[in-house]
Amino acid sequence: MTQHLYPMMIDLTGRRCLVVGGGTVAERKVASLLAGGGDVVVVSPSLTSGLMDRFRAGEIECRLRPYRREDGEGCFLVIAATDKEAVNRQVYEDARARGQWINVVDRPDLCNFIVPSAVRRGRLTIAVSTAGASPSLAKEIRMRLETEYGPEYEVFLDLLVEMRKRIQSKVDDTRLRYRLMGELVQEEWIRLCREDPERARRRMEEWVDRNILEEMAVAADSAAGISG
Ligand SMILES: C[C@@]1(CC(=O)O)c2cc3[nH]c(cc4nc(cc5[nH]c(cc(n2)[C@H]1CCC(=O)O)[C@@](C)(CC(=O)O)[C@@H]5CCC(=O)O)C(CC(=O)O)=C4CCC(=O)O)c(CCC(=O)O)c3CC(=O)O
Ligand SMILES: NC(=O)C1=CN([C@@H]2O[C@H](COP(=O)(O)OP(=O)(O)OC[C@H]3O[C@@H](n4cnc5c(N)ncnc54)[C@H](O)[C@@H]3O)[C@@H](O)[C@H]2O)C=CC1
Repeated sequence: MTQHLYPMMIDLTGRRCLVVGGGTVAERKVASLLAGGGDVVVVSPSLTSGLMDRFRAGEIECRLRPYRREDGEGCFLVIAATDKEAVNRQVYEDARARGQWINVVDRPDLCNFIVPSAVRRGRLTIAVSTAGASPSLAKEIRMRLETEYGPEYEVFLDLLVEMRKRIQSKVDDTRLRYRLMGELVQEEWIRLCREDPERARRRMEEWVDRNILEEMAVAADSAAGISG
């Protein structure tokens, strides 16, 4: 695995994603594909109970048999997650021939993408990769980040989206818009989101409106100064 990997955030909505194998590793990959919005198809003669639950709940499509070449047709990406080297190799060859994104879970050298360890808090994703050097370290760092970045970040980001719309609709001046958006990113607000989300929304709205008014007053004063 090379060290110069390019981090991308991909929207898998409406994209067919094939996972070959139904073991614990496949189950983990399925979870992250679903979180990314993918339409997941699993091909495997056996499934973990977690995958079986997802199948019964209609979250994934399953073919309860060994892999066949045609399983990959029309897929955006393919993950080979069986415990059989020859099967994984065949899945790789087929995906390469179709020009698909391919991840072979026991062969980093056969992957054209790898899956990072990720903390997800609503719109916030913090992804960690060691370029395959130590998935255990990636996981360890992910768990440390999870304690530091709690559920309040989802609340905070949702509020920032609202405030950003509010500022964009009320302020024409780009510099003022950038300043307000930047100043909203404060530890104080994040703490308030953790303690009292509704209060955080009210106080943020007040803060934004007050700052816009103050800025307009300053602008009016200086305009009067120039003309007078
Ligand atoms: C290259 C990569 C390809 C890919 O799978 O995309 C890959 C490859 C391999 N992993 C192996 C082993 C383990 N993998 C994990 C866990 C995770 N592995 C994940 C990703 C990746 N694993 C990609 C690189 C990511 C990076 O950039 O670092 C994570 C982050 C994401 C996910 O899987 O969704 C997820 C943590 C999720 C989380 O909890 O946060 C654990 C720990 C555990 O299971 O608890 C172990 C055992 C301990 C150890 O080895 O560290 C072996 C094994 C073989 C062997 O020796 O037999 C190979 C093959 C090889 O290296 O040859
Ligand atoms: N990349 C990663 O994150 C990690 C990779 N690994 C490697 O991943 C591989 C899989 O590990 P586990 O999920 O723990 O194995 P597992 O033994 O739990 O699952 C293997 C699955 O492959 C299926 N399978 C076997 N032949 C098949 C075929 N012809 N077509 C379709 N499915 C078939 C089995 O039915 C089973 O569901 C192992 O080679 C392991 O070394 C292990 C840990 C982490």
